Amino acid sequence: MGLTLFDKLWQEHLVEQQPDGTDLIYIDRVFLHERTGSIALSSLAAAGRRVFCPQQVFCCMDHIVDTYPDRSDDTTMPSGRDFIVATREGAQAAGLNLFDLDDPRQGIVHVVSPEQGIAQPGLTLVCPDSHTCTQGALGALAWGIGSSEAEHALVTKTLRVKRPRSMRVRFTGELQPGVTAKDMILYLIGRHGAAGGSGCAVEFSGPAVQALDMEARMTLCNMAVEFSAFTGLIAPDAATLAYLQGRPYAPRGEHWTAAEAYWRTLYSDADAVFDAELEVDCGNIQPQVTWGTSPQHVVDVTARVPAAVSTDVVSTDAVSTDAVSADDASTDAGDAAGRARALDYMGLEAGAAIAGTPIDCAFIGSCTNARISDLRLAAAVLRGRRVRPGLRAICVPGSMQVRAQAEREGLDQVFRAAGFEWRASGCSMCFYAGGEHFGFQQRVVSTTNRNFESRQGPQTRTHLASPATVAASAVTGVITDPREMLSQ
Ligand SMILES: CC(C)[C@H](C(=O)O)[C@@H](O)C(=O)O
Ligand code: SF4
Repeated sequence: MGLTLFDKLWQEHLVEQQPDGTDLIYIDRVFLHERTGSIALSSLAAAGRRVFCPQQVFCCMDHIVDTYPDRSDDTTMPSGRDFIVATREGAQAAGLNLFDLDDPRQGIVHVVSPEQGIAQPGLTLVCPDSHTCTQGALGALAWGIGSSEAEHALVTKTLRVKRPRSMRVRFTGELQPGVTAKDMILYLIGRHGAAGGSGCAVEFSGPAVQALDMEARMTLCNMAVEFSAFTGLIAPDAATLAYLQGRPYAPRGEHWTAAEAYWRTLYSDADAVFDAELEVDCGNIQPQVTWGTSPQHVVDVTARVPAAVSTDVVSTDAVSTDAVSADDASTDAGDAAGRARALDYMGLEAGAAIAGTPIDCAFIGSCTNARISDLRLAAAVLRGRRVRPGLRAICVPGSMQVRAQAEREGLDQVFRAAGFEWRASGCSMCFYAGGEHFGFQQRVVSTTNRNFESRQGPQTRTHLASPATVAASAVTGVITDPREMLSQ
């Protein structure tokens, strides 16, 4: 029987099977950020333990950093300085790679890693952060861990892990103009539930995935964790190789040739069997926008807010449902009580059109949608237009490299002229706990990945959408289908 891509990656890194049923997996690279990494580093230092292979450990400053461009205060959070200082000092003492606040490579960990060529096909890569799955877009086995697991990985270069099940999601057909990878993943979660990929390593494949550029693939994999997956991954192909070649940490010369030969073996064999398979026809996907407080609370931007009692979670196109069931999804945020509470929290009426809902703020940022292609897409909508007066609009590039590239292309001028704040890089308004936030109950259309209660500030009402939808909504001041503005 053939092997899946996931089987190949797992097998390659399996050190031994443990008596308790877990597997000991070799870890190639560890990423840390100041919010959780500082805790791991301080705890290791207190226990007198050493990082085993410092050159394979990379530290970012992103979660609680000041994103006002002058960076006058390092952090916007009163207790933030301690995290930053602990990470800086811990990284320097252990000889780790550090992308500090004044480094031109600084940015959000899951943006920086692929950008620098650190995430590569065939590697295992972990970080105490749930969106590490983003990096599976390059064909790496990358997943989020806790900070005590991070300590274990730092000291031993291994981790004990329960082997996840495997799932394949095939995206067929073609995306319509104005529909993006963000819409693909929101649509998938809307149809199969926020628990739809529970416990699975989910391989995204099919012609519509192959047609995505690398940054769009990262957006798709980023939200695998919102699908409750162990991780998301995409088989490396010519686009992956072209993206990686020449990046600072990518192999060179004969090392590249050897790596490429291995990378070309990383795909699911034709006769590989998955524990579960889903198929999605991209021709059906419209721009998506969430209406509630779970990523599965999502509708077409042209649709109405659903009634609390109905459920739009289905599992009908699952070929095999060993690992998935509609019940899994409908027991959590999909249930009637959850939906009613979400409607109430969001201040929305069932049956009302979602388009036309007035918003207070627009946010373009995060590891989901703040790479250069996302900024270009938003700028294509904003060029020659202005943000609706009174609305607060913010653009926070995913890294300082993205910011610099955008400035070379004059995109910052487009954002500024439209009335957007143009920031330095960090997690910023993706994450209330980072110190910056929107106001009480403000309604935000956002390119981020989580719309939980109070995610972006006190009782904020977050609507997740693509950069095009966020930009179009910023212009009109109401939730807006971006397609008309994109075609003009
Ligand atoms: C702070 C960190 C642990 C957290 C995560 O793991 O995802 C954050 O990045 C988030 O997006 O909520
Ligand atoms: S941008 Fe948001 S989702 Fe991504 S790592 Fe930062 S806080 Fe988490």
